Amino acid sequence: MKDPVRIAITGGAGQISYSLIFRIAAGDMLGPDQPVILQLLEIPQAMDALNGVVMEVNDCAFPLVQDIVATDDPNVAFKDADFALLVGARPRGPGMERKDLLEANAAIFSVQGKALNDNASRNVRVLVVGNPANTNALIASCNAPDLNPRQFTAMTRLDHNRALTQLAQKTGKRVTDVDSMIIWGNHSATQYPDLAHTKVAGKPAFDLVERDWYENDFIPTVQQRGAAIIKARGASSAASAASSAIDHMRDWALGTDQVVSMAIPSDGSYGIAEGIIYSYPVRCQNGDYEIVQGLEIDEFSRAKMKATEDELREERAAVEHLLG
Ligand SMILES: NC(=O)c1ccc[n+]([C@@H]2O[C@H](COP(=O)([O-])OP(=O)(O)OC[C@H]3O[C@@H](n4cnc5c(N)ncnc54)[C@H](O)[C@@H]3O)[C@@H](O)[C@H]2O)c1
Ligand SMILES: O=C(O)C[C@H](O)C(=O)O
Repeated sequence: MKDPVRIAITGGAGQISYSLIFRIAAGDMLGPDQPVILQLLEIPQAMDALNGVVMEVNDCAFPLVQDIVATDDPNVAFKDADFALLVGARPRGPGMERKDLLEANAAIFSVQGKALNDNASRNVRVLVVGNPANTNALIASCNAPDLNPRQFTAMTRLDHNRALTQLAQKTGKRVTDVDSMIIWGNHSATQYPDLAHTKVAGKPAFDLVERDWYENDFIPTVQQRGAAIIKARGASSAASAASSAIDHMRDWALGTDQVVSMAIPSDGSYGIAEGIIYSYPVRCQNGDYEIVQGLEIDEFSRAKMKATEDELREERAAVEHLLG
């Protein structure tokens, strides 16, 4: 049996965690031979609810779970953490944009960035799910100067997965037939789901779908999917968010042959401002990720990539006081 790894999850009593924790405990993230120690963080008012979740995890008798820590202290939750999934944050309601949460949620990520810096494993992999995820990841990273900024990522895998299914359904194929889907930029309504490099069963996506569908149906559907779910469910996506968080961490840690989308610190690739947490197409191998380079970018794509970059630059400017 392998040594256990420590997985910190914030917002442990929330909606997303109610799916996420159980799937991680079942081995969906790191495989059926990887024991885990779950380190769950909540605010003091939610500790009763978190203890209820812990009781349920115990009641599942998951073979891989070696220990569970439930705490309201980030220093305890992040102690020696190998993985940190930062989910705990306020969700938006109907009529709000995700960036409207910036003020309410930003302080959480400066505190947690410091706690990760002081306590986590030096190789910790951090995924920010709490919105606005890209800029929250930037805040956490800037407050963790002893960790490499590349260790801080934000989730656009849900957008990526949404786009896979939209295209597969439109073309009458399966999601596994779709190759090189790309989400550029922010996890927000300005994100750019790009089909210019995507293939379906070996054929360019643009040979299979009309331009009108791409521009006026596919792109807005993916951009607005979060809001559509809030309208339909009366609450933001939860099980699909948890599933995508698992995909993101699994591929980062264990690798994948697929091109996947991850929001990562920009190194200036494709002319994007350095430092902002921007979603790129990446390949994951050997526990690391690399941006897919050399893609041709036409004028339509360039304008969309710039619009979402501009929004991230504005978000960064709005939280400058928290960036250390
Ligand atoms: N990136 C994505 O694709 C994506 C997808 C879905 C949801 N989200 C975001 O994820 C976040 C969580 O969503 P949810 O539906 O689980 O919300 P929720 O309200 O059900 O749960 C959030 C939990 O976080 C806890 N929390 C708040 N502040 C905390 C702190 N400082 N430390 C630890 N825990 C804290 C709350 O007590 C609550 O239990 C929201 O911001 C939502 O918008 C992101
Ligand atoms: O849209 C939201 O606010 C929740 C989440 O970010 C989503 O994309 O479903």
